[in-house]
Amino acid sequence: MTADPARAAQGQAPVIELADVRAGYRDRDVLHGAALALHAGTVTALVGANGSGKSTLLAVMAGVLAPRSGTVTLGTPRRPALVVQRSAASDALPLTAREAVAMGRWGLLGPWRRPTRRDRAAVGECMDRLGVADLARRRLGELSGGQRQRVLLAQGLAQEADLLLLDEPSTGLDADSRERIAAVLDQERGRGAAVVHATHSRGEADRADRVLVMEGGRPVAGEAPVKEPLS
Ligand SMILES: Nc1ncnc2c1ncn2[C@@H]1O[C@H](COP(=O)(O)OP(=O)(O)OP(=O)(O)O)[C@@H](O)[C@H]1O
Repeated sequence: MTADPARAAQGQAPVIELADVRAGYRDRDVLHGAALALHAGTVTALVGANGSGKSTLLAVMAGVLAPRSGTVTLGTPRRPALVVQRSAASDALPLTAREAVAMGRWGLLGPWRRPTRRDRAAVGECMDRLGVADLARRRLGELSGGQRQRVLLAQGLAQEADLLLLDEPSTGLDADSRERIAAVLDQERGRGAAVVHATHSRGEADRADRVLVMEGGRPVAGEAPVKEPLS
């Protein structure tokens, strides 16, 4: 079990806990007895080789891939927000960037399902935070890969989830965008979210509170992060 001992000692219930999870695709398991506990106000970097199961673990945490055995316990009534790596499906959606971000609010809309002023303000704010406000009226399919990725991240932020799951959010982005995303992760931690991001970057892993490495189908505690600014 890779629980955070400091938080556990404070008696804080985890935002999510996995115990002995087995999951995979068709006749093949990818996760073999995966266990973890994540707490509010923390950033966890998930690292590991290509194909080691990072995206699969995120999918199980998000509830989009059912475990074959074991348990996933959410400590919050809010659905987790999952931002996947850029997909062909999202590229083909006939939406503007603003409409795509506004979709992030759907789970929070009241009984009339109509966005309020607060919903509209939140959408604008999330677009500002990812530096995509000027793309609001552009069609998603017309955007560059990096622009689209930031729009989908803004959609994830708009959900105001207690658990934010990001699959390689910075991959393929320029230095300014990567720095912007690092700042967003810090802000999300600051508002009390549990954030997990899969990454292949040592610098990004070093900025996290905790590093989990996928090994043998399980997340195991990684090297203690070095608290230094990115060079
Ligand atoms: N939809 C799917 N159907 C069948 N097999 C899949 C599917 N998605 C992933 N896999 C397989 O599951 C294994 C784990 O893949 P996963 O995408 O979780 O790895 P990852 O650590 O996220 O890799 P990367 O660093 O390349 O993104 C791989 O062997 C992959 O081929």
